[in-house]
Amino acid sequence: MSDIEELNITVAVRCRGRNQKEVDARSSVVVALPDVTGKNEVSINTSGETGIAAQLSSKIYTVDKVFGPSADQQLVFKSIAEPLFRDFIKGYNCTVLVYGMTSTGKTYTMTGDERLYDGELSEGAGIIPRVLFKIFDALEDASSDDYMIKCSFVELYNEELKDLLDEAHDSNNVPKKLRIFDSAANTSGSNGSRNSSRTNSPKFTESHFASSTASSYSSRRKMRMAPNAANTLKSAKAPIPKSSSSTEISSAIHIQNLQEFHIMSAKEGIRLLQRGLKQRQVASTKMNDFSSRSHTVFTIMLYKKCDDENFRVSKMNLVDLAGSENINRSGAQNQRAKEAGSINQSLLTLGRVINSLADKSAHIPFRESKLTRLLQDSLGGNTKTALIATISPAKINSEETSSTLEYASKAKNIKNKPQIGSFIMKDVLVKSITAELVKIKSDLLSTKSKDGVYMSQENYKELTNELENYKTEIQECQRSIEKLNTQNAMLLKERKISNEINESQKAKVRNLGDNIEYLYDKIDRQHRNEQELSNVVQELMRALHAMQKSLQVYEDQGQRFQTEMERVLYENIGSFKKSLTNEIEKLKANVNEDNIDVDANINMVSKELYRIFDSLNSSSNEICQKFVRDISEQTPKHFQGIHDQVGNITSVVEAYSSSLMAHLSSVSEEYNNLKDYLNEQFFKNNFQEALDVHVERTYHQLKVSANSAFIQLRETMNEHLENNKNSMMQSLKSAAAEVVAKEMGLLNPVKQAWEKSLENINECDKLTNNFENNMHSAVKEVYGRIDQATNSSISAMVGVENNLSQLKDVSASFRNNSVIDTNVEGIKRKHELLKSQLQNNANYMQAATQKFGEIDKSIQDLLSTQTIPQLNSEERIESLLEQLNDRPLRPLGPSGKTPMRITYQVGSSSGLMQPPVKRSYSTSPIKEIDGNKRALSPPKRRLIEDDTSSKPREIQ
Ligand SMILES: Nc1ncnc2c1ncn2[C@@H]1O[C@H](COP(=O)(O)OP(=O)(O)OP(=O)(O)O)[C@@H](O)[C@H]1O
Repeated sequence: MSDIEELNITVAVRCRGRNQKEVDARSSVVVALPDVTGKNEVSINTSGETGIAAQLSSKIYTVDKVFGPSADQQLVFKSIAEPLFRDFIKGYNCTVLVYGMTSTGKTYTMTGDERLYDGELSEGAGIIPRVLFKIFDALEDASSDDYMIKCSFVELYNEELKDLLDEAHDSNNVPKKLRIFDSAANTSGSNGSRNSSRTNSPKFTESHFASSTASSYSSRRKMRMAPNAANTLKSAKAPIPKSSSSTEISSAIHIQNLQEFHIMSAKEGIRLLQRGLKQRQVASTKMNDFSSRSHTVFTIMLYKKCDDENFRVSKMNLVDLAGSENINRSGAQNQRAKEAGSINQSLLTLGRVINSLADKSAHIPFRESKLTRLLQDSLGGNTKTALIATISPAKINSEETSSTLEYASKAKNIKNKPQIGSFIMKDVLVKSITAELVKIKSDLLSTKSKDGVYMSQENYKELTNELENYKTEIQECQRSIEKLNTQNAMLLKERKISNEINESQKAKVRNLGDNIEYLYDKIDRQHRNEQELSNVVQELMRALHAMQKSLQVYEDQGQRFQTEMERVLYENIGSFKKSLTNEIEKLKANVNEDNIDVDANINMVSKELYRIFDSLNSSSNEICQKFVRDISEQTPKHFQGIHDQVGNITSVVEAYSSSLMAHLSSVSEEYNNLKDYLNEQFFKNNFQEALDVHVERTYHQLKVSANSAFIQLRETMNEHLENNKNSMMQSLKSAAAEVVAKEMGLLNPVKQAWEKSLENINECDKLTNNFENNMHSAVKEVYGRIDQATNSSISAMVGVENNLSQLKDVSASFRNNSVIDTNVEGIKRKHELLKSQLQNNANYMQAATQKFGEIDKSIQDLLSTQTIPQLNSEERIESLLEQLNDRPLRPLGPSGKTPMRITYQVGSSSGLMQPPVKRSYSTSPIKEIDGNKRALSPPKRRLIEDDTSSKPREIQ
């Protein structure tokens, strides 16, 4: 449907010349427009100004066409009606409307001079006679079998429809009442919205006609059935050429009992038009201003063959509206005026419809008047429409003229979606015509043969039977209505109860929603707890780092202590070595002296040794005690801090764990409650039970009322009620199933989300358990490490204490060292030995001196007795020395090979101390020269280390 082109309504303005009344009133011309046609603008000056000022204050309206006083009927027809007429021949539904205040030329434009002059139309002929002639001209070449034309003429006055072609008006019979029905397509959406039926295809399918044809002609009484039934038959009834009970004004509207007349020529059409106008004239003479307050619609229906089987149906509605001044009058009229027909509801509504369509409102009030219902398809529908606004040029009508022009320019904005009309099958058309012909012939024969009888007995009987049938049907209908009313009341009650159930279910769903909100809240709280827990874990990690740092500090302190111990030991040992060396040097020096106090020296050395060891001992003691004191002071603090932190963390973890468990258990409980409810109660028992109860109650009530009302038809009614029960059960069940399906459809995503959240909670629970286990093991590990660190610290302290005791032992061993004493004693003995050797040497030297005297003496003797080269005393001494030097030197000491060796041992094998180092010092051998004992070379001191792992160091 979206590809259907939208087309604006064609709007034209036609202005007549001033009439006699206006001339007599000397009312000036206030409308400016071309005399014949031309510019599409109309301006009106209502200010009373003249000249240029008048032009400036004029209001201009732009339309599609403007016709001035000199525009003749032919021009208007050609410009406005003929284009639509061509579309009508093609198959489009078309409408031409004339609108304007009274006496402005609406009827003149639409009908004009309808009389025939020598079978021809006059110049003054309006649109309707011209269309009637034009249509047969257009179909001139076509075979008479290929088309059929029918006409209807309806008048709307005071919201009452009247068939102007009904012969009953002439014979003083009561004419059939015309009624408007919406077509089936429009019934469902006939709320006045322009979207309701505009896009419905007007095409009738073969099957549609095939199904309705048989029933439509089998019995005429069916035409008087209920509106809906009549509507379903409308398309089949449309082709009835004469005395048809119904027709269509638009594809969505159906007028029951409106007669359509088949015409074979333009003259027949003109005769029908004249008959209708005559009928209108009668009414007009009875009532003042009648013609200006009534609307007429002359409809031409064209059935044109489009193939062997089908005829295309198109319509042309030619509408002459009531005087537009009635719109303004209407608002001020009272009830009496309304009763008199002064208020033109239809015209009033037409104005509102035009406004609503122009403003593109959502609601178009088509249904508020019969006129707008009839024109529904012509305004904003599938019809091609043209509006001719007729105006007066005179100043005395300027207000009405302005109003008409306003409406015309508004109507210009209305868009239609024109569509080709519907089809009808040829067989249907032929059958309907044949049936009607048979009936007409029968009536004609009866009329000719019997005076006063206007129809055959057969037809009369048929009509009498029909009348009886109608009566029975009416009674049945009344009973049906009563029954339907009762059922309706029951259903309303049911609906009320269902609504209550629905409300309670909604409340339950709301409750569930609240529960879900509550659980989401809990989950949020749990998330917050997890966040706190993660903060606690970070705290714990920081505490562990601090503890590791503390352990590192202990290790560093231990390392420093060891280094300090080593330093002290080596420093003390170095100073000891130094002093010992000095003492040895002194000793050596003293050895060369005669009166040497060895005991004193030895004692001094011994004392010095004791002092050194004492100081070493005390400093070691001090350092150890300080270290132990530090450790003893710091360790409990550190461990207390760590213990406190771990305790805090443990309590936080336990609190979190218990709160988490409480949350999870409450969540779990809520979930179980919800699950139980969903599984056992939600939409399970209560709804079905309630439905059953209602159905049973309804059934019971229906049964009781049926029994009392229709005792004679009990069996039938029971069967009917059983059927109703089943169908009602079925429908209620399906409704309930649909409700349940919809509810479940709504609930399922929520349930899935809920289950998903439960899974997440379970996952979270699992993670929390894992985390708790990990925490426990981590804390356990931390405790283990603390214990380990404590143990290692304790063992380190024990080691330190051991070392201290060992140091004490070493000190004591130094004090009680028999080796030293032995050595001292050995030194003493050696000193004694040396002393004696020195004595001996002295003696020997003395003896040698004596011998020197003897030798000197013998030399002098020799010199005195022998001639030998003269030598001075010095040379002699040199020679003697050479002699002496030729003798082997005697080693020092009693054994002649005793290098002096001092051995001492330091350190212990404890973990913190270095492995024991054995150090040996040796002295060089001493040579005797010229009787003096002196070292041949400066004494060399070497450190001989047994320790292969450490670098040898020379100690000065
Ligand atoms: N364009 C015109 N040229 C010549 N005469 C005209 C023209 N328009 C209207 N008239 C004449 O004016 C008179 C009133 O016209 P008409 O009856 O058509 O008005 P109306 O709008 O239909 O009035 P009402 O609403 O009362 O029916 C008629 O005598 C008609 O001949």
